[in-house]
Amino acid sequence: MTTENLVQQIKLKKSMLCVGLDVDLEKIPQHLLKLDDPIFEFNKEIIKATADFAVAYKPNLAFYEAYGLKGWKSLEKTISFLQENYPNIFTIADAKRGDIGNTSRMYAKAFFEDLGFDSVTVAPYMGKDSVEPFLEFPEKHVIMLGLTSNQGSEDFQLSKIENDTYLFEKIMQKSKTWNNSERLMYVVGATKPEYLKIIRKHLPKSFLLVPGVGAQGGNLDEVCKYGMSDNYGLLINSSRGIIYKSSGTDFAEAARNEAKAMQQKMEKYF
Ligand SMILES: O=C(O)c1cc(=O)[nH]c(=O)n1[C@@H]1O[C@H](COP(=O)(O)O)[C@@H](O)[C@H]1O
Repeated sequence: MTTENLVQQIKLKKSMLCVGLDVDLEKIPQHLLKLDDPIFEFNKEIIKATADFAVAYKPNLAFYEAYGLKGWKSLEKTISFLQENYPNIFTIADAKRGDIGNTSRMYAKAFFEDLGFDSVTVAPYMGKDSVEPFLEFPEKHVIMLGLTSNQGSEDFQLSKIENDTYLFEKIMQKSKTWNNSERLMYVVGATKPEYLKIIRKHLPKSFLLVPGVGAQGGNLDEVCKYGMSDNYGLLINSSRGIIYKSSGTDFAEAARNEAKAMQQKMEKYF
């Protein structure tokens, strides 16, 4: 999907909501466990219930890989379901990959060619030649870890380096010089809205994937206030806060209500 298409969808739905499909068999309603593929059935119901209010879905690969081949099959079925029924929705493989060039290219083929995701999350630690192979695929996007939502982001990302800048700033600045960097997006945790102003100085137009509202306590209003750009520029993710709103038979309806409530909060900023 092109960035223009994504912006169009955001405008149309007045939403920057990304629903995280982090499916844990211990947390989903127990009646689903009797079915053939509980993960896919859960995702299907969640997607159908929330798609009016969401512009993106983000399955985190860990939650599928943990179940081996079966989990991978559920992921394949989920992405196919999205592509067939909601072709205008942006899809994110939250896989946090990145390796030497020829290995990165194979990761990119897996997520972009085989599974057909629109984007993949990538760790920037190995630098330019580990990220550029992902950017060789037309209309596909790389979402690079910038300033993450977890406490450990203080260990490296928030270390001060030359000229009193943070390491995460250097990564953002440097990455803008890479080939096809117009298709780079960045992860910025909702738990650190105070850094959004600095980030927008470096990246006035880039899309930011912002996880950390909901279960991690990030503030949606602050994210919108400091993070939005001229072309909206945000995908705000909530996983547990939406998909596990209820563990009963009303789980899909509860997820829909929560997605709607989040969209209504965002709508104020359009
Ligand atoms: O790349 C991510 O999506 C990510 C980066 C980050 O800094 N923090 C973060 O929470 N995430 C992911 O975003 C999702 C957040 O889930 P909830 O806390 O349940 O909303 C999980 O899939 C995390 O792995």
